[in-house]
Amino acid sequence: MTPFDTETSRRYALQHFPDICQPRPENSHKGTFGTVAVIGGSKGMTGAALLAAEAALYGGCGKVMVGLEHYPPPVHHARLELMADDAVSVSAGSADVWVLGCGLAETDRAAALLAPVCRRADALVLDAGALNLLAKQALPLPDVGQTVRVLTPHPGEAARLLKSSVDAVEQNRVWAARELSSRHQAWVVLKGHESVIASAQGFLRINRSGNAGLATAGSGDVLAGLIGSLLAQGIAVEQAIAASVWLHGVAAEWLAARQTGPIGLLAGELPVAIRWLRNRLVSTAGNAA
Ligand SMILES: NC(=O)C1=CN([C@@H]2O[C@H](COP(=O)(O)OP(=O)(O)OC[C@H]3O[C@@H](n4cnc5c(N)ncnc54)[C@H](OP(=O)(O)O)[C@@H]3O)[C@@H](O)[C@H]2O)[C@@H](O)CC1
Ligand SMILES: Nc1ncnc2c1ncn2[C@@H]1O[C@H](COP(=O)(O)OP(=O)(O)O)[C@@H](O)[C@H]1O
Repeated sequence: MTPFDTETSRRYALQHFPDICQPRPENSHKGTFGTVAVIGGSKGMTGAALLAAEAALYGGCGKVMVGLEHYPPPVHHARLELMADDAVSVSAGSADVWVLGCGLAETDRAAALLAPVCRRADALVLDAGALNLLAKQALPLPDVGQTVRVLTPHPGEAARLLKSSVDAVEQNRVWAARELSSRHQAWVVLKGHESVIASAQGFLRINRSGNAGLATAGSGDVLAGLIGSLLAQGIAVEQAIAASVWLHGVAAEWLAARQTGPIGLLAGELPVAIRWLRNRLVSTAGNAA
């Protein structure tokens, strides 16, 4: 397990993700940092969409809307700052980045809900149920026109998309990520230990941060929301995606260093750690190397 070290993290972030280390302009307002809309949360899985939305908020975007297929959720366990409504209403609105699929059952109704959003969105992050609909060819993606399209499959979802097996994906993770990015003309984060990030234009990075504390329900939802958040803030696409994966992993290391993991780490604890890390990076970015 990689131990958390503030100085190593600071140097790494400054080298690879300078945009996330920039202080905010004093005259900024919530519109400066973009709006994320999350659509997901079918019956029994509302927590997934709420986790993604909460991660987007703690990740620093200006406004977060969350549309739940099962609305209202059985227990109101989310942040009051979130603008929560039913999925149909939220999907009719507008947002800078759409995070689709967290906790969404792959039904015809869900496909009908997401298809118009996919057609008109400038920036999309597809996770979980949205990826499974894509695998079933129930979710058409436009050939061109989208500024950013990110797919965040775990090995099971990647296997469905590739019509392959989890073993085959795990045996050649770089190939799987590249193949998916080329087929769908998308950025791909193939999740799991040492997530692989690939783009259709040839970008490739293997992320080394994180620990087995992340092997817990909902941590992937947090990642999807965080990617949406950094994209909405206007951070360069390559940095927004790779930095999200890295920060997500470093947050798990930071929590483990405080004996809040890896055992029993909760996905819902990651957003606060991510917020601390990002503010720490910003406040120490100018320090002499
Ligand atoms: N609080 C909530 O509301 C939560 C709701 N959630 C929502 O639940 C929905 C279903 O999502 P899901 O991922 O649980 O099921 P599914 O897509 O069938 O994947 C299982 C298959 O993938 C494989 N596999 C996965 N990871 C792997 C790895 N690293 N390495 C290797 N294999 C791996 C796995 O392999 P196995 O474990 O069998 O070895 C199995 O074959 C989804 O909408 C999600 O958002 C969750 O986010 C939790 C919190
Ligand atoms: N052993 C591990 N080491 C590092 N990262 C891990 C490990 N296990 C899981 N993760 C990360 O945790 C997240 C799990 O996502 P996912 O499988 O989609 O879970 P969920 O659907 O419950 O949200 C991914 O970002 C993955 O890379």
